[in-house]
Amino acid sequence: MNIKMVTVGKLKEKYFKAGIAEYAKRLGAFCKFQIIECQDEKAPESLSEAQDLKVKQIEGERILSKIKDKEFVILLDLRGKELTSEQLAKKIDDLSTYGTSDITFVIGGSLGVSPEVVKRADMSICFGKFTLPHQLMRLVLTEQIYRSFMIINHRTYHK
Ligand SMILES: C[S@@+](CC[C@H](N)C(=O)[O-])C[C@H]1O[C@@H](n2cnc3c(N)ncnc32)[C@H](O)[C@@H]1O
Repeated sequence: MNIKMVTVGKLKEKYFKAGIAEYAKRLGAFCKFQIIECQDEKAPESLSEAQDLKVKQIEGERILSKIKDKEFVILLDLRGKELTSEQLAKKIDDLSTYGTSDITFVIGGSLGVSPEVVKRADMSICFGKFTLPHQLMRLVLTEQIYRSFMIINHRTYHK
C-alpha cells in the first residue's frame, strides 16, 4: 500500500518535523509513506474574492500535478465529513481489500483549496470544526494514519 500526503507550504518547525518523522518511521512497517510539499503562493493579508480564488487555483494546479489518475484522493477540508478513527481505518482497509493500493491525502494552504481540487477528491474529511495550521494538521494526520494501521492490525495502541 502506498500512502502519500500532498501538502501546501513548508514544514518549518523542528518540533513538528520530529513528531512527523517518528510516525513516518513507524508507518514504514505497514506501507510506503511519503510526503510531497508544494510551494505556497505568496499573497497579501487582505485579498479580494478573485485574488483569493487565483491563489487557490495556482496552488491547486501544483497539488493536482502531484496526483495520478489511479490514486484515491482524500481531501482534508473543514467542510468535509467527520469520521472516527475506526471509520478511517475501515476506509483504508476496504480500499486496500478491493484493490486500491494508492491513497493520497491532501492538506491545503492557508486559504484552503481550489474548486478543482475539491472536484478531484474522492472523499473529503474533517478533523472537527477547529481550523488547524497546516503544519499541525500534517502531524495529526500522520498519527491518525498510523493509528489506522494499528486498528487494522489489531494492535494495542488504539483505545
Ligand atoms: C489553515 S487551514 C485553511 C483553512 C481555510 N481557511 C479553509 O476554510 O479551508 C489549512 C489546511 O489545513 C487543513 N485543515 C485545517 N483544519 C482542518 C480540520 N479541522 N479538518 C480538516 N482539515 C483541516 C485543510 O486541508 C486546510 O486546507
